[in-house]
Amino acid sequence: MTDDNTPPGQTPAALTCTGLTYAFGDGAKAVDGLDLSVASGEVFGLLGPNGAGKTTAIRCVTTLLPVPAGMVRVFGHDVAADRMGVRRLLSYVPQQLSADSSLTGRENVSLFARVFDVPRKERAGRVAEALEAVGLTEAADRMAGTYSGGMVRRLELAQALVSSPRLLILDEPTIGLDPIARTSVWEHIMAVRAASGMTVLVTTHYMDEAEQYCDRVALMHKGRIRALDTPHRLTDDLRERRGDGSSPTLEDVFRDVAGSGLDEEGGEFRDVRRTRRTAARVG
Ligand SMILES: Nc1ncnc2c1ncn2[C@@H]1O[C@H](COP(=O)(O)OP(=O)(O)OP(=O)(O)O)[C@@H](O)[C@H]1O
Repeated sequence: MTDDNTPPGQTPAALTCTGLTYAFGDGAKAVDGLDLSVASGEVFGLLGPNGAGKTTAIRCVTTLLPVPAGMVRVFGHDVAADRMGVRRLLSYVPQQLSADSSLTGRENVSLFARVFDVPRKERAGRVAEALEAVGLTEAADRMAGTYSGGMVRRLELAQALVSSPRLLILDEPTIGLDPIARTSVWEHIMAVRAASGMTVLVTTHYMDEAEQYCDRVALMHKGRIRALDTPHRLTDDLRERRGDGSSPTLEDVFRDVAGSGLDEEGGEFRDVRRTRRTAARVG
């Protein structure tokens, strides 16, 4: 039972944010009136430089932060009013989360199966399925400490998949990985999505990945969405506006909507340091 106005028989949007606003203490608004809707089954990219507000917005969606202003719904469930209902519907792979290096891959995923209350009788099967889905069956009984950066990321993906989420939220899933490992992570995400119809919300700095894998993207800068559409329409629209025969990329679109301050204002040192830490962890 959802608490929105979805007509009977229709699937509600996987996610809607209306006027979502969040500030840390008395500081500037990290998220400033965010409006977006992600359709069920979509792969939606939230793009932006360090400090744009992507992680803060995601933490509000996942109930890790409160929603002080605005409204957030996951499949029609209000995150402020029905936190447990929302948590049952989604899985979240944060940037900082780490698999336990002293456990095997299978033990790491089993741990999540227990945390997510996967019924005991189904547990071994669901763990094996999740490991299979990310291509870690052969390595499942090795210590996670022996895994490469890409394998660790895929293990974290398996941990998130074991609860069969309807909405999978990934914060920078490929940061710090080499191009081959990045492709492998994305191919597994897309295969699971094709098989299950799950919705994926992903943040990334990598515009090329967003262009290739996301159905739609929102370009976020200083807490606000500056543009939202399919990557194709965003680049087409800029090409038409420029009218000079050039073929703009998504990065060009970003520079166009965010203005010239993007390089100087794209994040504080703390943000850069955090990104580097994450990159070092999986690198
Ligand atoms: N715990 C915190 N306390 C105070 N300010 C914070 C905190 N976390 C984030 N911020 C600030 O909120 C703003 C948005 O940060 P956020 O981490 O949401 O951005 P982001 O787009 O996810 O960046 P990144 O790509 O580095 O993860 C930034 O100015 C950041 O410095």
